Amino acid sequence: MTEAVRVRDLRKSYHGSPAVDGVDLDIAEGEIFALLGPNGAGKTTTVEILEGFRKRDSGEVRVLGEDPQRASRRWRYGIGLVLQNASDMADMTVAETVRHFARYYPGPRPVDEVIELVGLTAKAGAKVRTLSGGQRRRVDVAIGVIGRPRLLFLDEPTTGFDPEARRQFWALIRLLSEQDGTTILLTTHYLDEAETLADRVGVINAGRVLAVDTPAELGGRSTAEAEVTWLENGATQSLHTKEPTAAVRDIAARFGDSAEIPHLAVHRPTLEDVYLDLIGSPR
Ligand SMILES: Nc1ncnc2c1ncn2[C@@H]1O[C@H](COP(=O)(O)OP(=O)(O)OP(=O)(O)O)[C@@H](O)[C@H]1O
Repeated sequence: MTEAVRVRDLRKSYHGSPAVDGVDLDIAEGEIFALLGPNGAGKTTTVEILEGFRKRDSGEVRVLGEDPQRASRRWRYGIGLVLQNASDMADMTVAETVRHFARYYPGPRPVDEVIELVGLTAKAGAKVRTLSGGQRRRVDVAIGVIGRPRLLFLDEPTTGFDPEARRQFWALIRLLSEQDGTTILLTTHYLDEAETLADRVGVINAGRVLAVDTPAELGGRSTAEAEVTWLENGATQSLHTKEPTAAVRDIAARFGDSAEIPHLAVHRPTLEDVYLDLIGSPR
């Protein structure tokens, strides 16, 4: 596996309080990796160190093979950023804004191609300030990918999006990943976003990584007990089991095989359930 990111025992304190407290992280080239954690967990500090915007106190950091603290200009061309509130070039049109950023890179993508990629062709001549929040975020992504980055950082990319805009945005991120093999490091508070997009997720709390795994496997999710609930004798019944199919078969036999089991539901732990367990929050 070629590594896009390799972090060992990363530490950073602010005024004596550790914000990042011994983080290890490996992200493979081409991977979509989501960093999850509550407010103040240390995600932004970690990501800013990887981006080369913040100095670490100690630890080893390699991003695209270089130390971001001493990285070359060529290294910076390989990094794309979609930060929390970019695109304040509000008086320029979409095309002017993207063209402006294209000039910073030696081999940018064609401006029209990028505008099409983010689905803004019909708005290319519109001033950025006339766009909706979701459309502006697409301008941010266009700016983030204009330089053909090998590694794209997305910081809470869909905050404030309506459900349809979020789905369109997810499709765009998948396209970038599949078409160009772009490595993507995403921070998000939306667990459905992490589940849909990420190959692997890392959960961070109080500056430490608690778990790293695929969304399906995180926290032993795939082998955790399921809860089966149904209505019987006028009351909701429930049982916890690792073999819900066998349990449902037993219940069905009691009701008679062709009868519906009233209010039958099988609940497996969601990503949110295991996330909340990991960070020690009551469900
Ligand atoms: N510039 C700073 N000066 C002092 N303390 C800081 C600074 N930046 C972050 N911190 C502190 O470091 C800790 C980690 O903050 P960080 O922004 O990395 O968390 P986060 O996981 O990104 O949170 P959020 O989900 O709210 O964006 C917090 O306790 C925060 O108050």
